[in-house]
Amino acid sequence: MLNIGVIGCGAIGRDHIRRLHDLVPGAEVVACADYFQEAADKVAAQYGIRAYASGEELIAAPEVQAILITSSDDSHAGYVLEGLKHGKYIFCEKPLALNAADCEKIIEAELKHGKRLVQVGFMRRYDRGYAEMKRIIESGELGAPLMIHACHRNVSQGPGFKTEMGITNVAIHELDICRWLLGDEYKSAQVLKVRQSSLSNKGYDNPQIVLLETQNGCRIDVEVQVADGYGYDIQCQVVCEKGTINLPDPYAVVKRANATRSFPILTDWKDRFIEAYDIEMTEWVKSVENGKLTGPSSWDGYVACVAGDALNNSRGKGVFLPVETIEKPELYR
Ligand SMILES: NC(=O)C1=CN([C@@H]2O[C@H](COP(=O)(O)OP(=O)(O)OC[C@H]3O[C@@H](n4cnc5c(N)ncnc54)[C@H](O)[C@@H]3O)[C@@H](O)[C@H]2O)C=CC1
Ligand SMILES: O=C1[C@H](O)[C@H](O)[C@@H](O)[C@H](O)[C@H]1O
Repeated sequence: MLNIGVIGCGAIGRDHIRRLHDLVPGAEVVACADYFQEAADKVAAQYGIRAYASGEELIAAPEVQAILITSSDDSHAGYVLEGLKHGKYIFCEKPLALNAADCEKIIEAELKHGKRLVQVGFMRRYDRGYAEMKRIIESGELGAPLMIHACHRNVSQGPGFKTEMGITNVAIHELDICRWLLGDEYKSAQVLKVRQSSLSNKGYDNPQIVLLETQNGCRIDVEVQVADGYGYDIQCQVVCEKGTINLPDPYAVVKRANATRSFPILTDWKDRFIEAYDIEMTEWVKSVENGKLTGPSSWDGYVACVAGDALNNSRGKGVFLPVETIEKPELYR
């Protein structure tokens, strides 16, 4: 049984605790912590587990064998580094850090252990639709991939949302999944501002368009809508030499009534990718128990942040900026 401590008892923290408690074989949530003690106390009472006064105390606790970080983006790097200090397995929700420099510190600390301890929460790799898209691309039946057209639309954002989070928090999913689908690396990146939507709360750019070029010459465009007002709508089309592949919409019943055909569009990421989260957590626990992580690594978290830094640095410049990484350590090859 893998004893897990969870830092961050908010939306995804509670959802992961539920799936680890109810669904994932071999997992036991034994502890939680949250910046707001009452949030931790409430989860602790619900599951009969211990609430720690801080993430650091939870990480140091002898009964905690693995850490699940579901706190706010700006706290991830610190907790990952703390977990590495204790030599514990760590699942860190995306993003690994807010910038590439902090990711490099994590890579340096992980390399000292001589084995992978960190997995990053890029859960779209576990979505059956994306997985089938990757299988078709790798089969070669449609020839080489040439372009990706994607969009990532959210209904709304909470308070404190900033323009750069459109990249570091939202589009970071596409920054990971596109290089995974293509088996390619990024060469350059540019973010464009478009006509602003009246639906956005003032104070951040929305929508934005992410443009990427890969080392093999593929071109990627991602529409990032953080307040589309209509639904949580994730689209992805890969254009290949002999055809195209589209991410399927999630299962939905088609209603025919009043001379209209209609089906619902989900509004919450928890529902849209519920199966992917279940598979992701199940595979993570299994890989920890096997002593060999198989999911997205610190390197994947780092590359997404390098591309994210280039995108955020390109804003308002009207040029593509290079996406340049350090040499990939053997541990991640
Ligand atoms: N993989 C995915 O699809 C998703 C990933 N996420 C990521 O998960 C993380 C949490 O997101 P949500 O649950 O939506 O946020 P949330 O705001 O609902 O929950 C965050 C919780 O962490 C706590 N917290 C914040 N800073 C902390 C700190 N320094 N130490 C301990 N606790 C702290 C807050 O009090 C709150 O209870 C974010 O990093 C987000 O990017 C969120 C949604 C989906
Ligand atoms: O990771 C997530 C969710 O998966 C959504 O796709 C994002 O838009 C959200 O803001 C982020 O926290």
